[in-house]
Amino acid sequence: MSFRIQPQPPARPNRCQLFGPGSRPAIFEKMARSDADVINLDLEDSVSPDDKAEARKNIIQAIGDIDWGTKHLCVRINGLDTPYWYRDIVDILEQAGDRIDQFMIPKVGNAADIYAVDALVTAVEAAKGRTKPVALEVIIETAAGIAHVEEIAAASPRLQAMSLGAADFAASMGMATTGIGGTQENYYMHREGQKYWSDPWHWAQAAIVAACRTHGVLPVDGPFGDFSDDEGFRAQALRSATLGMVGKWAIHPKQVALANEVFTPSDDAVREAREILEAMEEAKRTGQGAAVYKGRLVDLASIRQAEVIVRQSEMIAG
Ligand SMILES: CC(C)(COP(=O)(O)OP(=O)(O)OC[C@H]1O[C@@H](n2cnc3c(N)ncnc32)[C@H](O)[C@@H]1OP(=O)(O)O)[C@@H](O)C(=O)NCCC(=O)NCCSC(=O)C[C@H](O)C(=O)O
Ligand SMILES: [Mg+2]
Repeated sequence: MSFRIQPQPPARPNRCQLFGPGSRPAIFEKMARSDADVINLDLEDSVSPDDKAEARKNIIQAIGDIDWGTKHLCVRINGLDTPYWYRDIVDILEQAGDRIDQFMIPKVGNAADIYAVDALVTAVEAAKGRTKPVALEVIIETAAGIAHVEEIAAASPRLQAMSLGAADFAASMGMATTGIGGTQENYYMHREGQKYWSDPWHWAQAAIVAACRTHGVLPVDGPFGDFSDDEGFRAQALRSATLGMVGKWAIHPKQVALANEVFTPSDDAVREAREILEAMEEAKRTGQGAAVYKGRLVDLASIRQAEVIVRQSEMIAG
């Protein structure tokens, strides 16, 4: 093990990120009243080019006017390959109040992309005398993004979270699908007349989790497009949580409760984690480094595993 201690990510709940187009201000109040931990007001792909300027104005007004409670309030800016992104940042930081917490940068390809946004944000904050630094989150949704995922995770102390954007990721990778997350019909193993579906998003998610955990960033699963498929959403979210992700996007309000349920450790899981910690305390008292809990081995690594669950549950409880 490296002598460097693995950094902890920001200690705030990030179980669900609810998205809404900046060009649809009628839903902003509903987003604020939802149970999502994070709100993503979108200026990017859910807003058509003709509506970009109006959407920016809507968001600037809503940041100040709406009571967002304790939600982590984020604006997704346009990509760095567009003529919109710098104005998204400049206008919001010059004209909106301090309530904004974070900018989300889509389609990041390397650490220099974060550096560019960080430099602009830093300059405007200094010029306007803003005292609350705005955090950043990124979406890994291109081949370049996943190829450079670790340098991206390390790119800025402002970086708090990183998501997998399954739709753009599939497009950039040339994947033969129009599905956004979830099971893909043609991604299966075949044996003795049976199909066994596999998970084409798994390797990218695992790479994101490893990069995030190395650098103290929150790993998040992105959108699940078919919002009529609750079981599909739940299965995808459970796989992500099992891999180490802390939350998932909702592209429709009905997905918020599903995400919150999956990414909140259950009472049973927390009880078991506490029992493991107690079993190891007892083992320590008798000079043992390992013990048996419910017929299985627990040792010092089990303490670290159990602490993940207890810490997550305590952080969510506030
Ligand atoms: C998907 C939607 C367009 C659906 O909207 P709508 O047709 O209005 O849905 P419903 O009629 O079922 O709505 C029921 C009620 O909920 C309210 N509503 C709808 N959407 C939201 C929302 N996002 N937040 C809060 N409340 C919402 C409706 O007003 C109805 O209310 P009521 O009448 O009072 O009952 C729409 O949900 C939507 O626009 N979703 C977000 C789309 C979005 O932001 N997309 C961008 C993120 S995904 C992405 O970019 C891909 C990613 O980058 C990648 O590459 O993978
Ligand atoms: Mg995208």
